[in-house]
Amino acid sequence: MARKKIIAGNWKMNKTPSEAVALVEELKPLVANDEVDVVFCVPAIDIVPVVEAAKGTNIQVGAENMYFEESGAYTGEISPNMLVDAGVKYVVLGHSERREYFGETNEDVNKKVLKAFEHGITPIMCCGESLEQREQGVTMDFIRQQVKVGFQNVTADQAKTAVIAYEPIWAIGTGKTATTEQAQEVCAGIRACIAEVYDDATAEAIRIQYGGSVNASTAADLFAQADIDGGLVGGASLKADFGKIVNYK
Ligand SMILES: O=C[C@H](O)COP(=O)(O)O
Repeated sequence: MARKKIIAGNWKMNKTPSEAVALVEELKPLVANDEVDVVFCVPAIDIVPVVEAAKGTNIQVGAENMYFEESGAYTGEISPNMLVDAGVKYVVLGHSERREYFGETNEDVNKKVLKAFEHGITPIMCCGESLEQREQGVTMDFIRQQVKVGFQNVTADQAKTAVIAYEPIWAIGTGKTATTEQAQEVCAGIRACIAEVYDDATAEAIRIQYGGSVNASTAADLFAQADIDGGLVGGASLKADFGKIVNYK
């Protein structure tokens, strides 16, 4: 069965609640395409108003992070229950910015992935190499480790519903999109890793996105690749261009 493409915007630390609602209103008609899954991953404070503004549309709402405990003395963190209650369906986990600036390890990401599944939230688990790692020829070793540890104790049935976003760090926010060949090669490598850890059926079902300077002119070629099931879009998800990306065909 063909995998449904999933095109997600990651707003990062942009848009106040009122700006967020205005952006949803602007994008609503532009992203109305039921052939793909459309997800807006937004800052925690924007979740409630964005869920409200997106009611009755095809837009699904995601969070950009989540803590792995249920509740308690974790000042500043957001629990899985809070996200579920607010209407969140997806959560971006292990983004390279969280790994770099907030010290998230593969083990932390794994705890979050397991917790998201426990609460019925679909994780979009990010992985990707630095420029240095690419130049050293260790890209796939590094990513395989991120995927294997990130998915530890995740069942095959859970993994089938998950999303992995391949985001080469050197392509994020730099305007340097990976070539379609580079992106396809790594996404195929991730799928092979999933087949090794689980089985072919799981590898066939899991959705793998590409992220890193995706824009309206690169989306079609990237999303046409055999192992690329959509994109995780940063900068271009904050403007009307996102409509063109969603309607890439
Ligand atoms: O999560 C999204 C990525 O970090 C890509 O960001 P970008 O499209 O601005 O390069």
